[in-house]
Amino acid sequence: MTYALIIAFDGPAASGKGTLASVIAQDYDLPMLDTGLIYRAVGFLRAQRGLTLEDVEQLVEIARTLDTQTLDNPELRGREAGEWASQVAALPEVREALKRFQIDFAHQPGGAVLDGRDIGTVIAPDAPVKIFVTARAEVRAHRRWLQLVKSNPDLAYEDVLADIRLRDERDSSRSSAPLSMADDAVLLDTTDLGIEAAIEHARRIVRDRRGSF
Ligand SMILES: Nc1ncnc2c1ncn2[C@@H]1O[C@H](COP(=O)(O)OP(=O)(O)O)[C@@H](O)[C@H]1O
Ligand SMILES: Nc1ccn([C@@H]2O[C@H](COP(=O)(O)OP(=O)(O)O)[C@@H](O)[C@H]2O)c(=O)n1
Repeated sequence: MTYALIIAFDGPAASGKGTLASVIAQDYDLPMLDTGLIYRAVGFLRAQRGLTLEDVEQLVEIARTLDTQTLDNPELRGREAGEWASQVAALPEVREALKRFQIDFAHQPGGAVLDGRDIGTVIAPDAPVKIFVTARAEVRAHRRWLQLVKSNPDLAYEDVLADIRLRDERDSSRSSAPLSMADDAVLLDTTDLGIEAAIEHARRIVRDRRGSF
């Protein structure tokens, strides 16, 4: 049987998981899926269509028929889309409708790299490499503020910190697939690590974990 290298990155907002996942995907020439974008797309369409979180049937339909070709829409990376994503992501029916696509992506022949909140716990509990990326909320908020302020010069750091705290709380306390570290994941705290140092740590973790299978 061919050995499939599935690498799971999970962690809270702006911890650096997407940055690390894309470097590792390049290193190993693996396809990568940013699963946050899928939830962002569903949240974005909910807002655009004027639906509420009670319109579960329509939200499930949006999730079921999501066109993944639309995930490169830059609006999905905005501040509101992150909040809308976290709201729809708390609905078990929406999560269920998005599950099969993510499981199939993770388990394609040859392997894949995915980043999100529940990759190591729900989507690919069998992944041989799991990294839980985190950092102090203030540090994450500063990183996210630096990103967002480019297109929104009036944005206050305090507002981004409040967003991040709200999202951390909602993502960690929801009943369905809450943000949590898998028992067999390796913790990578990037609070005091620059991007290059974080990449070096992630590369070492992948090498070590891969070697033990
Ligand atoms: N270790 C780090 N030190 C400083 N900035 C970082 C670090 N890791 C990522 N960043 C920056 O922080 C922002 C959020 O990173 P990203 O990888 O998108 O986080 P996530 O996918 O966890 O939301 C990006 O602008 C990225 O360049
Ligand atoms: N696998 C995933 C990925 C994202 N999400 C939700 O989607 C939101 C946006 O995810 P994201 O990864 O794009 O967010 P950032 O970490 O980039 O800020 C999160 O706050 C979660 O509520 C999830 O529930 N499960």
